[in-house]
Amino acid sequence: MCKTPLHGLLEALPKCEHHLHLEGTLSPELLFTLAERNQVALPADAAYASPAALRARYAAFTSLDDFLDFYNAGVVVLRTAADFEELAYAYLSRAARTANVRHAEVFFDPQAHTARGVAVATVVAGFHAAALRAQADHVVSALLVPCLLRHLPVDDAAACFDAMLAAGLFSPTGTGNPPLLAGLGLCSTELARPPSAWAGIFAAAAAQGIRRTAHAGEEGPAAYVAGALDHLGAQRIDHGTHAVDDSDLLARLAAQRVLVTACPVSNVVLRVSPSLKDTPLRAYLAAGVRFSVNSDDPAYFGDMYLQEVYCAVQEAFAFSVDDWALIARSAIEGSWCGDERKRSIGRELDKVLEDWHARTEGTVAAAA
Ligand code: HPA
Ligand SMILES: [Zn+2]
Repeated sequence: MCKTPLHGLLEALPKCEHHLHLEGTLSPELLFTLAERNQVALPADAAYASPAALRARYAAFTSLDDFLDFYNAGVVVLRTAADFEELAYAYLSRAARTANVRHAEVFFDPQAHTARGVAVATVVAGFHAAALRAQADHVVSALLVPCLLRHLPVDDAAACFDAMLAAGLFSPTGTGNPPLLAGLGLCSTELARPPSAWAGIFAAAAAQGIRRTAHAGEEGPAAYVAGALDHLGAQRIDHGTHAVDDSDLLARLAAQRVLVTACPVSNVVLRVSPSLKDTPLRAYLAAGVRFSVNSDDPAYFGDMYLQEVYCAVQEAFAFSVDDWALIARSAIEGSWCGDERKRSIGRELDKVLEDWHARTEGTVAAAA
């Protein structure tokens, strides 16, 4: 709970989260539980002495790659559809309950699983079961987006994409039974890996009508954000933090109505930005760049799930009600769910804003 005057509004806003890695919701406690259940040996490193020791190490990340070493070491405990279901349901129910998340588009790393003999269909099956339960229990919709991994060879990514395509796992709207993959993403280590290397795969995805997004400009320069637009046909940009260094690029993002899926807490934890105030959210608003606010890997970043991130952002920036209305509406419009679902969340947003204005005008009138 934050102490800002808009806390009630921030809680009530219907939210869409677009930048959340399923594997990034694996808590140290669940990691140890699954390691035991699945008979997976954890690294022989003092950091893995206990969940508390691991938590303490997570509080001291020095860079994206330092974090990714732990994140990639953690994924190996995930083996069965039930594991993925447990992870996805815990996230979706928590997001809906504590942050009023109404729609979530969840990333996962297929290559991190197939390399260990865990099929993409296993992840999809677990996620599907979780999404059905979360929809019934909490009225939250969910889609799944695979991210190709930049730390592995491009040929490996191409083979992974081809296999998902051949298995018929993609769907333009992410709908289907089980719900299919709603788009294609790109993540992992960034420096010295310009987006152009993955252009062929993303062109093949575009040719199939598959939506595209890419992590860009997190540690990499603004040119990598431009590269994601130029070479990958990215319709969204994940992070995009360094786009702020190029005003022409900001103007382009605004003109093309590209949604930036900002992760301000992640940027501070991974030392992309010195503090929340240094993240470019106000610069985006000034330049007309649309963005959503997201939690990225909350189990690794101090358990800052979406409500905590919204509150931290407000404590840093003191945005106005109109700013938040624009952020919430941009998040709805930039979502990849169907138009009917977007309209439904949009009506909820209208109602929340109407109620907020009625209540605050009443307060002002009573005080006058
Ligand atoms: O923030 C991130 N950046 C790049 N790769 C990732 N994989 C999980 N989280 C991230
Ligand atoms: Zn990310």
